[in-house]
Amino acid sequence: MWILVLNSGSSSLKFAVVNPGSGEVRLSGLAERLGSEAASMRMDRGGERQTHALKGGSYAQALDLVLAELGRLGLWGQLRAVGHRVVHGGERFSAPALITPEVLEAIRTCVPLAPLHNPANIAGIKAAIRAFPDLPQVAVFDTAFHQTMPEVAYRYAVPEAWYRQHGVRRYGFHGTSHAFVAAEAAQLLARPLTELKLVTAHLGNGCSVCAVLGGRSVDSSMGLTPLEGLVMGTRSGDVDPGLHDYISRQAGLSLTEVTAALNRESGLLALSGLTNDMRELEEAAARGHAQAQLAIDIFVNRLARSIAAMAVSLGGLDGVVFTGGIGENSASVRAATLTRLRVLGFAVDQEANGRAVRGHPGIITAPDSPPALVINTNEEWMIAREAQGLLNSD
Ligand SMILES: Nc1ncnc2c1ncn2[C@@H]1O[C@H](COP(=O)(O)OP(=O)(O)O)[C@@H](O)[C@H]1O
Ligand SMILES: CC(=O)OP(=O)(O)O
Ligand SMILES: [Mg+2]
Repeated sequence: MWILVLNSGSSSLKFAVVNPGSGEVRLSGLAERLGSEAASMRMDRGGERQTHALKGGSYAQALDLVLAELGRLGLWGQLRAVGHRVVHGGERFSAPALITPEVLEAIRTCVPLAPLHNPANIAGIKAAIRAFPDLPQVAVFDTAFHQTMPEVAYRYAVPEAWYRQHGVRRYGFHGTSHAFVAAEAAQLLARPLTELKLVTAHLGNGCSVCAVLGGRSVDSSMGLTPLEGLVMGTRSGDVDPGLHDYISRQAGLSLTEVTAALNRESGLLALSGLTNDMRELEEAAARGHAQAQLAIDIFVNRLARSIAAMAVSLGGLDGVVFTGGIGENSASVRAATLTRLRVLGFAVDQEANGRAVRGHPGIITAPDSPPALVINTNEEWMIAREAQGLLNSD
């Protein structure tokens, strides 16, 4: 049995045809840098890899290529369901949902809360319904895992009516990834997940940390929207809320323009004046580009502070997990972050840290340090499992 999983990130489309039981993958791939001239798509099937240029590639173009490839491989008839990553599900969804017109409408209602993501998720759902009208379509929400957060973590100190009438509260995102890597970390540590206090750091284009207590989310750095918290590729993360009014008056920008700039023109891109891509920033910093180095330093400082804050929410810390494109690949970001976390007793094992790149997970700290781990996230497998679980429960 196979499930097609569509995972639409802010600048990428990951897809996979996954066996939910074994995690085996028949076809997978990644369209990156969507919306730019450098857009490209990589497809993997059984060890064979192809790369296609997608000049100025749109999300829709990328999806068409995936559908064509599924047809070519004769996989259409073997699919049991399509599982969709949906970033914002509001307070309504604490579990996966079978997509009905009503569920789609609820996802649409959350667009203003995740303007970079939910529109892409909806585009994927609509295209998949057109392509596979007879298959169940399942939405798996980034926010669902965080619905266990206690009120002390999810409420803002703002007028109560904003929360009651408009849902202004903290939601948290990347839940599928945080849940997956926390469970994998427990296995690697050979300890029951139910007994562990873990901070998971999902560092991709969007970045968030999560406090996972006994396998349940109790705090997250992301809030009402995926803009709060850490410095990200093009997102500012935390700023003084007084900034909006100030800069809109000073620079003559509307609030919509300010929010768009905080989402799309800030973060690593703004600080470096160069790129939102950590790999390119590291290369530039190594060549002596001072702004690139500053961007990395600020990213790391904010990340370390946020991990320490999550340790407070947990009332202790049994381990830190790094995942996502940056967490899985950047030994130098991990080392710099753990060095800043010396105050919590962390000490990096430089050799183990250097080895844990490109698909080699492991423990990267010295024996007398609390463990820090690198775990490859697998949102696609998790989404396939969740979709199957929902269909089997009917
Ligand atoms: N070898 C590497 N070294 C440093 N950063 C890397 C490396 N490989 C990927 N990254 C970074 O990972 C980020 C993308 O993460 P990813 O999880 O793939 O993104 P998305 O959130 O779009 O799914 C980019 O900043 C990219 O530069
Ligand atoms: C929620 C979020 O930030 O997602 P991504 O990392 O895919 O942009
Ligand atoms: Mg991502």
